[in-house]
Amino acid sequence: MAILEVDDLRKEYGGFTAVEGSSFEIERGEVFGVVGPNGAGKTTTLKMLAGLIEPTAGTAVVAGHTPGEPAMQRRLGFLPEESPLYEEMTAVDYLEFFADLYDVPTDAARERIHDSLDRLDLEHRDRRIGNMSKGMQRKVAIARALVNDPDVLIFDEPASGLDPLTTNYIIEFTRELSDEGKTVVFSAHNLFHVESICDRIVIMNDGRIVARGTLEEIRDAHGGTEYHVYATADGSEGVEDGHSPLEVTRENGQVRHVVGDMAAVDAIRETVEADGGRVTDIQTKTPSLEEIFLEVAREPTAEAEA
Ligand SMILES: Nc1ncnc2c1ncn2[C@@H]1O[C@H](COP(=O)(O)OP(=O)(O)OP(=O)(O)O)[C@@H](O)[C@H]1O
Repeated sequence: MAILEVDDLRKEYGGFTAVEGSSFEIERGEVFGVVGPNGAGKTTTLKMLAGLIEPTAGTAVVAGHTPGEPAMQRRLGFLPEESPLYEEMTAVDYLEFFADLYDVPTDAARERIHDSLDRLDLEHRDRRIGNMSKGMQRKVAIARALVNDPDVLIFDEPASGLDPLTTNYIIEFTRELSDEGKTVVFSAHNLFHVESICDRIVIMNDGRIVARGTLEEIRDAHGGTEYHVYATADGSEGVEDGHSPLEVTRENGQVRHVVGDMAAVDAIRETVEADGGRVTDIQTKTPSLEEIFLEVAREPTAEAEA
């Protein structure tokens, strides 16, 4: 059952439309990525889900509640893109203060806070937050999003601008939270991380969703997998109907046939062999999320146009 349902969500700032009719559902325990270039509407979408800003139109239901309702806030952990922290406090004092705001009993709060900080590998927890590095501060902000033991986590750019080691740590930790049954919605610029941990994604551009689904579904919808068949002879002549290569080029004395499915690979092999040639190599080419992203960000899909 979907734990988060978004229907035709829209946000206008004055006359400017930042998010235009977004609809999607997120299942319990999923890691759901919201991807898009600067200004696509990711933060606006996440803030509407977290109840921090009101939609102009449309609805969102998170864990059975409208965003902003106190009953939903208890089940939600939100990590803003830039989280102001109280610089004079130590990490532990700061997190205890937030746990208290959520009415978490003191002993449970202490245990949860130390558990989160252990798992995030945060050292020097008695140091003033203002004296911590950017990565340490981000870990404190993540621990803050967890003080109320929420079911749904909304993380806006959790690892943006951090060094690769800290980034990996945070991304791995995010995956672990989902393995424990928490639902995670997160936005990111680093598509490699989205690719490595998200179950499903939406790609946004100019306030609209331009692609959606699992990475495999998005690949299929945007070019899909291609096979490059290398052979000693050109097999495109006389190939069965419907199996003509998308492209034929010559490379280092070999003929490269680009085809879109395995049936076409077999058809090319047959014509090459019928001609006395042979297939020397077959390579599978799957576009990375980065390549798809660049394509859909340049050219809105039929979904967006519809
Ligand atoms: N309070 C606001 N008032 C007016 N326009 C806004 C406001 N907040 C955001 N916008 C505009 O709405 C659009 C979407 O912004 P948003 O922050 O949601 O994008 P984003 O995808 O999160 O971008 P980034 O990756 O740069 O954080 C942008 O053009 C932005 O300038």
